Amino acid sequence: MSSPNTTGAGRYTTVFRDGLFDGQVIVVTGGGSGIGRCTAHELCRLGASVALIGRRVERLEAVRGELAVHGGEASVHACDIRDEDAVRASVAAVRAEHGRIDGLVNNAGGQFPAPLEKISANGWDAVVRTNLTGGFLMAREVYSQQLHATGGSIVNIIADIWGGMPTMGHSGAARAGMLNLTETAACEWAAAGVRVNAVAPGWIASSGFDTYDEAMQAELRRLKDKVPLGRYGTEAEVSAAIVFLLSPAAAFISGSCVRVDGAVPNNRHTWNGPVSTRSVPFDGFPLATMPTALREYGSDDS
Ligand SMILES: CCCCC/C=C/C(=O)SCCNC(=O)CCNC(=O)[C@H](O)C(C)(C)COP(=O)(O)OP(=O)(O)OC[C@H]1O[C@@H](n2cnc3c(N)ncnc32)[C@H](O)[C@@H]1OP(=O)(O)O
Ligand SMILES: NC(=O)C1=CN([C@@H]2O[C@H](COP(=O)(O)OP(=O)(O)OC[C@H]3O[C@@H](n4cnc5c(N)ncnc54)[C@H](OP(=O)(O)O)[C@@H]3O)[C@@H](O)[C@H]2O)C=CC1
Repeated sequence: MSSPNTTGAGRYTTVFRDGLFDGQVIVVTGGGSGIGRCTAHELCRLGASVALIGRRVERLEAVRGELAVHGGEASVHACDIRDEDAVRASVAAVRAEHGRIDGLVNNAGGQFPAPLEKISANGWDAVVRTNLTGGFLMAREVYSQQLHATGGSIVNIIADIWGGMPTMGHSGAARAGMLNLTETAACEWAAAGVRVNAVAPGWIASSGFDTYDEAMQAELRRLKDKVPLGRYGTEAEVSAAIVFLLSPAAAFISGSCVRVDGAVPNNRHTWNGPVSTRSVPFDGFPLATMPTALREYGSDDS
């Protein structure tokens, strides 16, 4: 990394050196908003062409327009990453349009807040397919159609899954699965010169926050004060971690996860979720039963 690179009025400000991704083609899922959009801007600023994938084509087109203002080249591919045929076709379209793929940012994702007992099987599937199956399909297709032959790098965006995630159990489970998938793919695909890593954002002030209702927004305001670094993260701070992992600076890093969370998992008592933390009435301390239990196992009364 060099000193902050701010040349060019209105262009993306990056700490990485000019031309770091010259000639490369990087696929960014969820590239029409938030962290994905920011990452697309930074990669284009560094010389890459990007392929933007998401469901809503108008958002992807808007980002393509922004990038073009500063000479960035992007293609747009409307695709629900849960749809296997659509993923296969989109990856093929990227190769047809750009001629190659060098990297994948598996960023598309999301969920709805709900306690476990209120999640239907269909709701569970919708979230798990969005945050685990879709990421798998994208990685498999990018690997099978391109990276197995040329090498490259994959970065999977997960979340702060180090602990329970009340009201986001479906997403937490899916993203924990994505971390393990990252570790497995890093082993299986290393021989092909493919590195696979994860980035785990904590609470990042992005367009993703806009999808939550007022109760959740209130909870987010409360949580901010409990982040050891004292604030939300920014989209750019997540993008920088993604770019680092894609870059040659991370040539010996695979199967790892970079947390971008202001140290929240080190302060885990902060997360209670927007649920009651009131103690359930309780009329005895379990130690009182221990001697009986120990006798049952034959350890103290022989
Ligand atoms: C580890 C936790 C991470 C913590 C921090 C994370 C922050 C962020 O992720 S910020 C980014 C947030 N952005 C989003 O979440 C936007 C993307 N979300 C979505 O697109 C959707 O919420 C979806 C993918 C989860 C569902 O999309 P879709 O397949 O279109 O869903 P359907 O409307 O078809 O419904 C399917 C199924 O799910 C049930 N459902 C949907 N919303 C809710 C809800 N609010 N509460 C309860 N259930 C819900 C819906 O009812 C359907 O089930 P059935 O009714 O049984 O058919
Ligand atoms: N912001 C935060 O605090 C955190 C975010 N994350 C994760 O980081 C990633 C980016 O989030 P952020 O930028 O904040 O939120 P956004 O909601 O802005 O971004 C999510 C993107 O994913 C796309 N997407 C969602 N579902 C699908 C799908 N089935 N197929 C294709 N594209 C899809 C959306 O586009 P479209 O709807 O048009 O398809 C959207 O562009 C997400 O995975 C998010 O869950 C994780 C932890 C914290």
